[in-house]
Amino acid sequence: MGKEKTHVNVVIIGHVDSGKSTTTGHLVYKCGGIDQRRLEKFEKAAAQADVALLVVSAAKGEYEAGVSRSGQTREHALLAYTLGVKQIIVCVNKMDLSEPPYSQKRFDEVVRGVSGFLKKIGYDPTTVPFVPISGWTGENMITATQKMPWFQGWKVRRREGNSSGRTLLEVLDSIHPPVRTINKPLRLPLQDVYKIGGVGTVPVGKIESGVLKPGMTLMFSPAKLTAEVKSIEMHHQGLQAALPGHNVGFNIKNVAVKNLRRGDVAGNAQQDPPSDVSSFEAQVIILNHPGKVKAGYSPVLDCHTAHVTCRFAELKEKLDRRTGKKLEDQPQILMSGDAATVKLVPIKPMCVESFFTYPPLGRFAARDLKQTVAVGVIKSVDKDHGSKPTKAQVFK
Ligand SMILES: Nc1nc2c(ncn2[C@@H]2O[C@H](COP(=O)(O)OP(=O)(O)OP(=O)(O)O)[C@@H](O)[C@H]2O)c(=O)[nH]1
Repeated sequence: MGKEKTHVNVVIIGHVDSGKSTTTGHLVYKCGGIDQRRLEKFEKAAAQADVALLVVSAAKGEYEAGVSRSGQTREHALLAYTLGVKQIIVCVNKMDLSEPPYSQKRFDEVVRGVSGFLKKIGYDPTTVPFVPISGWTGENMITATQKMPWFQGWKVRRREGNSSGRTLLEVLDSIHPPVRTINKPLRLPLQDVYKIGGVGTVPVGKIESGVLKPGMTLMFSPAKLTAEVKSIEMHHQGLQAALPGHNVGFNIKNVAVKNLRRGDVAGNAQQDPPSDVSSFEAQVIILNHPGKVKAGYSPVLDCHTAHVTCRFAELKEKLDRRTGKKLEDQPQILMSGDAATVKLVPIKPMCVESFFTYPPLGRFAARDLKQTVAVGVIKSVDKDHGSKPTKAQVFK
């Protein structure tokens, strides 16, 4: 991550007050080069991260509260796993507040406990690095501390290669960027759209697959607009080609800012262009719903950068959460802990894809009552071919 041009998107998760902001702030401050946008908190980025950084407090009482049934540590880790974030790093924070300070015994206790529940969720704890740190004093963040001589680094073996490190920065640096799909058609969910004086309309976002080049004709969905790319920028430098993982801004011809918005997806108009969907089928896990979920239930779905209310139009099958085997046809209700195949209908135009074809556009979190009530993976989509795309109108 510290090295230029390696793009790994990190999401910070953990119980309230575990030290997420402090740790992130310290890294950004010390390294200067880390892009704050890529170190976002869970709420904003889950669906797009390559690696989750789980912050667990080692302070007396705080670790116990964080991993208790009502704590957020397990829930966040489960959410990250279900949403496809397969690499996880655990920082055992606030080691300065352990009793006694910088206690190896306390670190070992936290490692044992957290490994246990990560295993239950589905992670292989032998591939998860644990680093004892203090986000507050900076121990083991950037440079190895003298205060914990018992910690000589954490080595893990992964299929993609080994990684090791004594400090959090070293461990982050050794993370392997996911194999991104350059050869696939372009998919670029828009994060924002700006109007820049003297330049024009500039959408920004992260390329999830394919290549973006100046001169290319883009299709935007669900806006159903086509437009030509004039220029591309990343970190204030012009690019002749932008690749998966790149966060870019690009200037397009003849489209007014008001015609595009966050949640729209850009693709190559000539190669499997994106399209909005009239409905889609997904496997969901109900996480946190206090009551019963019935057909008609309509939470907001966060899928890539889109936030759209979607109706559970049909509860098709209830599934065994572990094996995926069918338990019941057309269940009447679903409750927390249940897994099911459901048909979802967005209440306004939305572009999503099956997880199989474009994974980052095929997983979502459903929110209601200010919390994540379900997570899901899209199995198939009904594309809306009803209306033809229009060429962008000229707005001055
Ligand atoms: N002593 C000590 N205090 C810490 C450390 N890390 C964080 N803190 C303190 O713990 C409190 C919470 O830290 P934050 O970084 O705000 O925690 P957070 O996880 O971002 O909190 P939320 O955004 O509320 O979830 C603050 O008062 C920090 O100063 C640490 O390593 N040692």
